[in-house]
Amino acid sequence: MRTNYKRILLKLSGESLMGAQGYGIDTVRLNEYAAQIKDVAASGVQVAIVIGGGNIFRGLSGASKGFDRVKGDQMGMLATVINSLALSSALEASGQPAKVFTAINMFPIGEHYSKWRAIEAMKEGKVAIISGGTGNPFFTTDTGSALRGIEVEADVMLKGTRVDGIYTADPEKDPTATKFSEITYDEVYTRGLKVMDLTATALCKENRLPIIVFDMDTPGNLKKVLAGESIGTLVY
Ligand SMILES: Nc1ncnc2c1ncn2[C@@H]1O[C@H](COP(=O)(O)OP(=O)(O)OP(=O)(O)O)[C@@H](O)[C@H]1O
Ligand SMILES: O=c1ccn([C@@H]2O[C@H](COP(=O)(O)O)[C@@H](O)[C@H]2O)c(=O)[nH]1
Repeated sequence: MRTNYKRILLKLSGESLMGAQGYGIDTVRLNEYAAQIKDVAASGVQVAIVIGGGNIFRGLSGASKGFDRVKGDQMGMLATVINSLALSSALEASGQPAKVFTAINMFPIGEHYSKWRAIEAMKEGKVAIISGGTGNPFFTTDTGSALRGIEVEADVMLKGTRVDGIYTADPEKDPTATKFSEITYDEVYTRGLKVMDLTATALCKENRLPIIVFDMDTPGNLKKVLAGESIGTLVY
């Protein structure tokens, strides 16, 4: 595969991991993601991954049910660690080495995250799965992805999700919404588009990290994005 990207930060949706089950981790979806990731890693692209936790717990929805928000967010961050362990297990089982890093020290579940150790792992041919979001409450894994993508000096942040790009409105709610093939960071903000949180978009803008939003649930799409096919939406 020919690609202009040497190192990528792939953000995976926790919610997509539950597949058709409605909760938790669907092993069919998990193994399908692992196969796509192994395929691009085998072509020499260095891969760092951040996974969401929406298939297990979100602090905001916990708070709406009476949980303390900070404890709820900590539960959400732990959910991302669970998803990361599951993905590393699927990757290793497929023959692709992977290493889990945690934003908060919880050795031996993972290695305490450091930029240099994550880069070292990728240079050794391992997929670096960076879990626990930013390690702080009141953030999301989109912001965690932007942060880690900038830290590990990725060429691009790929938001692999269940929609095939950014639309004029949420395509899951508005069937008349139309898709952008590209859009500026500022336009995402001024149009109030909710595909990812504004802190993440602002961080990417300030640090000139391009974002591509694409449908990760269709097998082969990760490879297509890396090959330069415009199947998603580029934010620049
Ligand atoms: N303008 C928009 N264009 C595209 N998608 C949008 C838009 N507004 C809202 N969305 C929604 O954003 C969602 C992004 O999904 P995704 O599951 O990646 O979010 P997430 O909150 O990061 O997930 P998780 O927390 O589970 O990782 C899509 O499911 C889509 O319905
Ligand atoms: O930096 C972070 C990242 C995440 N959280 C909490 O985890 C859940 C799950 O993450 P998603 O991005 O929603 O998938 C999130 O709702 C927060 O509660 C966090 O506190 N800090």
